Order: sequence, then structure tokens, then C-alpha cells
Amino acid sequence: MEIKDIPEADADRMVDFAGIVFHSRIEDGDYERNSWVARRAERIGAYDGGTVAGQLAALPMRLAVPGALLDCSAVTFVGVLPTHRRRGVLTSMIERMHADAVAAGRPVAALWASQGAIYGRYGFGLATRAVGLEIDAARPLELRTTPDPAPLRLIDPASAPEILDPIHARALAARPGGLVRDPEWWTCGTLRAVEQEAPGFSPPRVVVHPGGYAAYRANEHTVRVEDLVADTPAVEAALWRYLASIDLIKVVQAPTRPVDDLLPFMAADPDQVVVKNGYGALWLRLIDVPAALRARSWATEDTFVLDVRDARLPANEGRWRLKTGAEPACDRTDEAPDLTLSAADLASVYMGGTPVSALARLGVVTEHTPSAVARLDAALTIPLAPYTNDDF
Ligand SMILES: CC(=O)SCCNC(=O)CCNC(=O)[C@H](O)C(C)(C)COP(=O)(O)OP(=O)(O)OC[C@H]1O[C@@H](n2cnc3c(N)ncnc32)[C@H](O)[C@@H]1OP(=O)(O)O
Repeated sequence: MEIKDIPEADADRMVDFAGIVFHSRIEDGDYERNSWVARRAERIGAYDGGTVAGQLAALPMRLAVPGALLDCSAVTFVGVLPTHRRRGVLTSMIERMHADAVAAGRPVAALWASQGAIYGRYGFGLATRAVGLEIDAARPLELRTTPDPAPLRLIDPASAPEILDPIHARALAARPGGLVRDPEWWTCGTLRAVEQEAPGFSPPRVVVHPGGYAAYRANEHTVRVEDLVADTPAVEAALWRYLASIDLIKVVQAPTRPVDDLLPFMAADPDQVVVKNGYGALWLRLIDVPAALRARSWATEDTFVLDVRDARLPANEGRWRLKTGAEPACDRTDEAPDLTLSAADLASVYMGGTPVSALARLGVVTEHTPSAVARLDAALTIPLAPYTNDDF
């Protein structure tokens, strides 16, 4: 098996290949979108002679982490032919992706996993989670927060990048976990014409407030919210009120919302907003542990010696003296460790979405110095839970 680049001319073949491994029929509009993803990615192939037996795409993106935007390999389109599975093909492609990310100086990689059991072995940890919300819109939505009265306007999605991006940038600064979106990402990704998961729904509609926006699709009785961000709870209230009051609509579905979304608390009748499900969203890989730890902002001034286990990227392996606070530092040390943890678990806690204390209680993070777990949790604390709503 030879691991090498897939040429751009074969980008469409990657879409066909994805159809085979995911057992799906990719419809017209979605085909174009997938082809666009394959073309803008770094394309890694596992070749068995002239046949592609495995593929992996890595999109060069920027990921919002607490207090910073980090270069990130956003990994997608991963698949191995059913004829070649469980022979180490995926492992070889991940090794190549890791090497590419190191060479490009990207401190992190991220992905959405088709199955949660796959990526932990490669040093990925589940870093953001999401919930699905549903509003009963057959009756008026009463809210405990007074909606901001500024007027809302529907805009042409073509003008969305210019109008929405500054609002989205503010949201990324307030809440980590999302990707920086360029104009193409807005139009071909976020506001794509066809959404395979919502057959029969309208093209995207975009409603804008000076301090927020909502992008949604609708059919004759349902609004499906695809993206909603707001500077303040009052703007959030204005957007939810609008969505729930559209004529003929009986239900508002929001399949991907932050785990600490205010809406369930904001509804005057809590039974009117149902939390449908919770699920794992973004898996994060700290490609360069010290660079990632230096880059994020920290809630407390403290010092830790972390003993990091990373068999896949040995440059991360060993003891790191981490100084948190206004001027973070992270350097090699021989001092005795306060905590021992895997690179995957460090990735899980890195954006503040998983408590170190939970992992310590599971027995997978070892505390050598009493209170080190509680202190690290305090240093990692962020005001809003991390949230990823970028589909790739
Ligand atoms: C970011 C994304 O794109 S997610 C999409 C992932 N793709 C899919 O789910 C499509 C369908 N599945 C596939 O294409 C393949 O089965 C893959 C990509 C999941 C795995 O590829 P393979 O080449 O078979 O994996 P590989 O042989 O390198 O496996 C390495 C290890 O992972 C384990 N593993 C692989 N797939 C799975 C799985 N689905 N569940 C649990 N363990 C798995 C293997 O058992 C092996 O473990 P070991 O090292 O202890 O022996």
C-alpha cells in the first residue's frame, strides 16, 4: 500500500468513493458541495497498485480555541474500501495527516467522527458536544428575557458572508469550538443550497439583527435552524421569537445547539422547549501540545507539571511545565508530575468542554499532587461551553 497525494483531477472520484464507504447516494446539489470540499482539501490516498483503497481529506482551517484562533487540519472524507478494511490503511493515512500538520506548523487537527470508537487511538479526544432543541411553535413562545426590539430583516444568502461574518467572528471570540469561515465556506458550506439531511426543506433563509442572525430552512410546518448566534441574550430572544412565530409553522427544530444554550431556561413554559438529544461533536487532536497550551487563554495564574502520554506523536510525550495565566508558558521539564494524562484526554479538556475532574474520577487521569485536578479545571474554565456548528 502506498500513501500519496490524490491529484486534484481525481477530486470527484473522492466523492464517488465516499458514496461507496458511507453507503449513500449523493444527490446533485450535494455532489457539487462534496466536490468543492475535496478540491479545497489536502487529499491523501492509500493506493493498492492503481486502485485507491483509502482516502482522507484535510482542510486547512482556523479553529477558535479560548482566546485564540489556531491553524487546524479539519479532517474529513475518511474511508477505506470494504475489501481493504482492518489492515492498517486508516492508521497509515492518519500518520501521514499528522506529519503534514506538523510540517505545516498546525498545532491542532479536528474532525467529526462517524463512529466514536475510531479516533481515540490516534490521540483525538471529544472536545465539544451538542444538543438538539425543539420548540412547540403551535402556540406563542413566551420568553423570560425581553427580546431586543431592533428590527429584523431577511437578506439574500448571497450577501451573507459580508453581513454575517463580523457577527460570527464575535461569536467565535465569546465561545470557542467553531471554525473561521471564508466567503466560500459561507456560501458552499454553511448556507449551501441543498442539505442532504433535510430533504424537502427550502433553500437557506437568513434573518439578521444588528447583533445576531439565524439561518434556517423551512417546509410547510417546520423550521429547521441551522445556525443562530447573538451578541446578547436579548438578541437571542428576538431571533427565537421570530422563528417560532412564522406563519403556518408548528415546530422549530434546532439540531445542533450548544450544551448550555439559554433557550430551555428562557422559555416561560419550560415544557415548550424540549432538549431532544445530546451527542459528541468535534474531536480534537493536539498535534503540538506545548504550542496549543501556550496559545489558549487561561482563567487562573498557576503552574502544573503534566506528564503527557502520546505514542503516535512522540514529540508530545513526556513532562511539560505549564504556566497558566496572562503570560502562558509550556516547556520541557524533569520535575515530578502533578498529573498524568493521555494526549487524547488533554485534547478533550483543552477547550473547557470536559472537566478534568470527570476524567480523574474515571481513573484515566492520574492526580499525583492533591488538588492539581481542581486547579487545572479552574485554569481551563471558560464562560460559555465550546460549540461546533461547522459541518465538514
Ligand atoms: C472524519 C471522518 O471522515 S469519519 C468517517 C470514517 N469512515 C467511515 O466510517 C466509513 C466506513 N468505514 C471505513 O471506511 C473504515 O472501516 C475505517 C476508515 C473506519 C477504518 O479503516 P481501516 O483501514 O479498517 O482501519 P485500520 O485497519 O487502520 O484500523 C486501525 C485500528 O482501528 C480499529 N478500528 C477501525 N475501525 C473501527 C471502528 N469502526 N470501530 C472500532 N474500531 C475500529 C481497528 O480494529 C484497528 O485496531 P487495532 O489497531 O487495535 O488493531
